[in-house]
Amino acid sequence: MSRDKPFEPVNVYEYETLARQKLPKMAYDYYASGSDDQYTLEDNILAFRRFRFKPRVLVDISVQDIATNILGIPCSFPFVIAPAAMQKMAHPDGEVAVAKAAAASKVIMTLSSLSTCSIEEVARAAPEGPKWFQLYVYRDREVTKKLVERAEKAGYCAIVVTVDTPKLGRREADVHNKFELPQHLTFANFIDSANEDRQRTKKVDGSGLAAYIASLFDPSLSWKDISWLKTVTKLPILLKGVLNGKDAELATRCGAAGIIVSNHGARQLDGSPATIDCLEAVVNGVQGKIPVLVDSGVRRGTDIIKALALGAQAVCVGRPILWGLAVAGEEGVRRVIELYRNEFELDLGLLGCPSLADIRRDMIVKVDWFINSFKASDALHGHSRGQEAHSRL
Ligand SMILES: Cc1cc2nc3c(=O)[nH]c(=O)nc-3n(C[C@H](O)[C@H](O)[C@H](O)COP(=O)(O)O)c2cc1C
Ligand SMILES: CC(C)CC(=O)C(=O)O
Repeated sequence: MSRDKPFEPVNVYEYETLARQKLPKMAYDYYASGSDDQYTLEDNILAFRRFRFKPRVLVDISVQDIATNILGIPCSFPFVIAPAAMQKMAHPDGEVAVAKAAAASKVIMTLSSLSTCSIEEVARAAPEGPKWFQLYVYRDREVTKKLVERAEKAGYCAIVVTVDTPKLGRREADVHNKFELPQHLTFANFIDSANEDRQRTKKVDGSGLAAYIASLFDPSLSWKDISWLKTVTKLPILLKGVLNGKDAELATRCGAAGIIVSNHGARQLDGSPATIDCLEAVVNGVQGKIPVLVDSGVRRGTDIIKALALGAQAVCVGRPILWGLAVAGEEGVRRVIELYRNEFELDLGLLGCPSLADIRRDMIVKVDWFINSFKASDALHGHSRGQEAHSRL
């Protein structure tokens, strides 16, 4: 490799490869892992590849419009940054860098309850950027209520309640590594908390995060709590982690403003379906009443198109943002978003769609056979084609 010209990744798998080289093992493993045997982790990638396109030709695509509007927020394309905890493990600027990159790219950033920069710090760093706040419901409802009130006051535009984590899925690497938040970091939203236990994980024999969640998150969370949340805030409430058409109906009835179809990046129930495979059932369940977004395994512009063809209004992306952050901070996150944007625009043009409104269900087809020459498991573990190319340089 030429010494004066750093390797420039051309896809998000290559960002993962570089991030893995930079990050301490405990941090990389935490970010990358799925739960148990990681079947769903692999399927999240493979399921997108089972959908193929039926492009139209001789369509004038010389002018393309990929901008959209999500719950009243203008966005440069249908892309949202998913909440991910503890981003200072990837880069010292953590969530502040991600928020600045999101604002510069005109996409929504979702801040995790378990961020390492506080709600207010992130809001101050990127006041003009649209932000959502992801809520984990603590057993102590006063703590929960205070988080929501702080987010509303700081200008976040929506609350994203995660509904698939009554307990933490078992990520075996975290158990082996005895995962804990590095000593110099804290869960920044709880820095003034009366209970110091909320501020960090404890050293335990196993995953410190699983222990934290078991003691503090509320496993009794149910539909009535969503009604309670609606009394606490005027902000729209999205439910993140819905996979089932019946739950989509219930969400609509209980006043949710939107749904994020998610299997939590395959970190909760292993054996959950890939989200692209249950998206249509959820879209049918809401009967057009509220927007549906989808995450888990979105790695290419083509994946975004497939999600939109199946009825999603936008996609959310988790790990690739962390890889960009680890590789080059705010700039790295901007470059990752730009990769998605450029791929999306190019692929949309190649499909024969000048705008989002031209994407139709009959432009994709699902194949039930699938010869996978490029193993997703390799990509997931940082052995992508990109890495091969990189190691040859
Ligand atoms: C390291 C990491 C931390 C996460 N932290 C949160 C979190 O705090 N709250 C939450 O609702 N989801 C969390 N998620 C799930 C993501 O929001 C999202 O659903 C998932 O990452 C999407 O899949 P992808 O990584 O394949 O894009 C986390 C995911 C990862 C990988
Ligand atoms: C603190 C955790 C619950 C964050 C999370 O959602 C995850 O690690 O998947």
